[in-house]
Amino acid sequence: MKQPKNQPMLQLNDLTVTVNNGGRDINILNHINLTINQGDFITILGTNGAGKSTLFNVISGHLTPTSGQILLEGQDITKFSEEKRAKYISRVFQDPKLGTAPRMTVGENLLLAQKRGQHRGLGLRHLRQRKPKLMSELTLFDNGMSQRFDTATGELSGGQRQALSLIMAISSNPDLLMLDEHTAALDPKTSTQLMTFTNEIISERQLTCLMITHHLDDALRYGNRLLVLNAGEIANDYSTSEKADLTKDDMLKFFDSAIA
Ligand SMILES: Nc1ncnc2c1ncn2[C@@H]1O[C@H](COP(=O)(O)OP(=O)(O)OP(=O)(O)O)[C@@H](O)[C@H]1O
Repeated sequence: MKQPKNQPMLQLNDLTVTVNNGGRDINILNHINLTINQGDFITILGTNGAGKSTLFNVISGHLTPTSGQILLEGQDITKFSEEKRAKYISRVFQDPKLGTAPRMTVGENLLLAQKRGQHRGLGLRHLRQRKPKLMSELTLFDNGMSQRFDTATGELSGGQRQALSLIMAISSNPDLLMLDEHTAALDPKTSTQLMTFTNEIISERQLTCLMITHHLDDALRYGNRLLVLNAGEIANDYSTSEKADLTKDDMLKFFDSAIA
């Protein structure tokens, strides 16, 4: 069950990731403390190497933290495997190839996403039974994908594939959606369309979302909070009102002085 709005959805307590680089230990995430509330849509900015992907890897379970604790709806998930967390946490990557299985059709990919964490019901019969529901999901974003239900996803355009990845990520109604520069590999028009759709669906379904982006405009325009990472630490956590007062110039000044 989801937390009521504004209640903690995800808590990171003193989270550190240490790596050994040339005989020297470095904290690539350095004692991160963060509370993400139900319904938060948080955009994340940071220089290359600031630790954004590492943060996502630790939350998703792809990487084990050296120390610290991760709580999802109050439950300690620090030791949960990536597979176990996938029931609650969805992620969309920058590379359109990473979100879908290329030899499987659009319909099969979507069915698989909806059955995440379950072992049965992936056969053709289920696909036929679920087709109307799956089609209704596909038409949420009308970029021609609904006409390609039986097409292998490897034959789709990058934009279609990325839209499918997003629809798959939200179709299991995740507690947390993580978008890792999910529009960065697309042309400007397709990228804008997908970002507009992303914002609409997050607000309509009141999803809790973290979105890494290098687009200052998107980071400022979307979401109710803005996190700025620098050298493995949260340099700033801007609230809705603080974010409203920020300008692109403020952010550019920050990037000029950032260390990472
Ligand atoms: N497994 C690892 N071993 C050693 N160093 C690592 C490892 N993973 C990441 N790093 C280093 O940690 C730092 C943070 O990397 P990370 O990929 O999280 O940054 P990022 O903010 O996502 O950058 P970008 O914007 O370029 O994607 C970088 O300096 C990177 O080289």
